[in-house]
Amino acid sequence: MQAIEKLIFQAGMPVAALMEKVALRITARLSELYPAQDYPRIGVLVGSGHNGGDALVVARELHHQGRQVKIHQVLPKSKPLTRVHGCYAKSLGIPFVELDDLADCDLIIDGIFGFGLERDITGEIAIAIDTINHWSIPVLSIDVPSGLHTDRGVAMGTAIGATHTFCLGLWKRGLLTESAASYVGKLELIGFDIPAQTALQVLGDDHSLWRINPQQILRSHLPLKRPVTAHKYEVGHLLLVVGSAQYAGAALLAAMGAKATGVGMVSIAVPYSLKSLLLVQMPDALVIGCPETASGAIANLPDLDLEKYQAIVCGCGLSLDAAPVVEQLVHGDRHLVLDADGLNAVAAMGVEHLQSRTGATVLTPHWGEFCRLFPYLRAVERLEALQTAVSQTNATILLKGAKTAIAVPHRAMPKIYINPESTPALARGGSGDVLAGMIGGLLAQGMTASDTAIVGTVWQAQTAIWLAQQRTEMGVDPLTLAQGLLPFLMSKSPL
Ligand SMILES: NC(=O)C1=CN([C@@H]2O[C@H](COP(=O)(O)OP(=O)(O)OC[C@H]3O[C@@H](n4cnc5c(N)ncnc54)[C@H](O)[C@@H]3O)[C@@H](O)[C@H]2O)[C@H](O)CC1
Ligand SMILES: [K+]
Repeated sequence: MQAIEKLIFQAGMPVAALMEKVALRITARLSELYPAQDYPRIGVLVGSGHNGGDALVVARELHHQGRQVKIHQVLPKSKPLTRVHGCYAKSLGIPFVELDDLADCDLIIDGIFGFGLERDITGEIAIAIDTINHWSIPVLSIDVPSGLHTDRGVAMGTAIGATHTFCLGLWKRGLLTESAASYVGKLELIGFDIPAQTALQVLGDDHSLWRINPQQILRSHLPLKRPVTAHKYEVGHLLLVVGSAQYAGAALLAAMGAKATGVGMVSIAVPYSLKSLLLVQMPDALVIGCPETASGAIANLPDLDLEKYQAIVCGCGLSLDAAPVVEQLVHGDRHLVLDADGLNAVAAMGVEHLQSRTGATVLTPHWGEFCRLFPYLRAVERLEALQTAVSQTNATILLKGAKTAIAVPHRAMPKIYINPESTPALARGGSGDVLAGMIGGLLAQGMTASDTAIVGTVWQAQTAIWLAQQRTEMGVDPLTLAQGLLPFLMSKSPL
């Protein structure tokens, strides 16, 4: 952003004009979210840089709207532009007060630091931030919650816990990380017409971090269209290699996730003792009873012609005793989704075996499974670790979490897509089995590996959010989730 701003200023845009433009847009959006009649008293925290400058312009504009505005200057010295905005605010009679005088405000605007934060916050400022975090007043942070590292999304000493963060211009990587989730609150982008060629000049088209637009993804990918002449084998044939005596339900949940995608045929390879259970629950699936180990895991696949399957999902409920089966599939050429114990088996084999796969590979780990696969990346910042892992395996990796990140192979630098919206309702055993089945079903119907990971993630998250609204976050068990996937789509698409 600093490089982009420099080019904009060099091209003739006055710094003060850009600050004015940005701050007026912040004020307009703020007024929609926090209308004057409900939020008449505004407290504005002002730092010494241009983040503070933005905040002072917003303070002036809210004052002209007739709101009661009070300003707390957090740092004595200021950059010239920030200083003159401060003088003008004073000339308008806007009071400059101590921090505690903001405790009766209806809304706090955080303009202490933006991307200019250089070191850990200590002393007075840290105390001020911790004090505000203990108030129960909504906080709107300008650009970045003050104290959050712009790229890594970690608190530098301490950081504002924002209700809303208005990110300016382009998304800052740090706002989209897992660690930032508890600081940023609701995220919005406030654009200010950065010329595309300027962004391209600085970022190049290998701009690697994208924030998914869930509605756009659902609208453009679902429901899947089928050719009118379709017959069952033309709409994909998916093989699930799943389940064990210990985890029978996972096989069923994965199959239900697959079924919701409309895939033409689902074959389910399970230990022989689970065959009748699956047949009863999934009469439309081809259930293959496999020889099983003493512990009730799949010992080996009967001689299946793997060529007839467009995609294979391996791992849900598999247990580690089925590792030889995972090895067989990894060394095969089919498109492969690896989840749960399928991932743990690859961790034992060594991830280098994935690099030479000819079929597409989609890994769906949570952070613990990711660290078992890539132990040497455990201490690396997640998004960076994710990009490294994709470069080394050439796999699409869906890293599940509060903010699921999907990294896909891309010539210069793997691209990362962040799912911005989810719900804690998904944090329960079985959600991952349903997701793996969904991704396999989409993959078997010809969707690209990266699209299946993005569409599967968004579809599952949006369905869970929709169900949580009806049944609370406690009511979104995996079975309900799997059964809710299609009704959710029906609720979205006009009949
Ligand atoms: N393109 C955009 O995103 C736009 C951004 N604008 C706003 O400008 C800020 C960036 O401004 P800058 O002055 O570079 O940085 P800050 O406002 O974050 O100020 C940092 C300020 O604070 C001092 N400082 C840094 N760390 C510490 C610390 N730990 N303790 C004390 N003081 C510290 C540092 O010396 C600076 O003086 C951006 O976020 C936007 O809000 C433009 O106005 C519009 C376009
Ligand atoms: K800020």
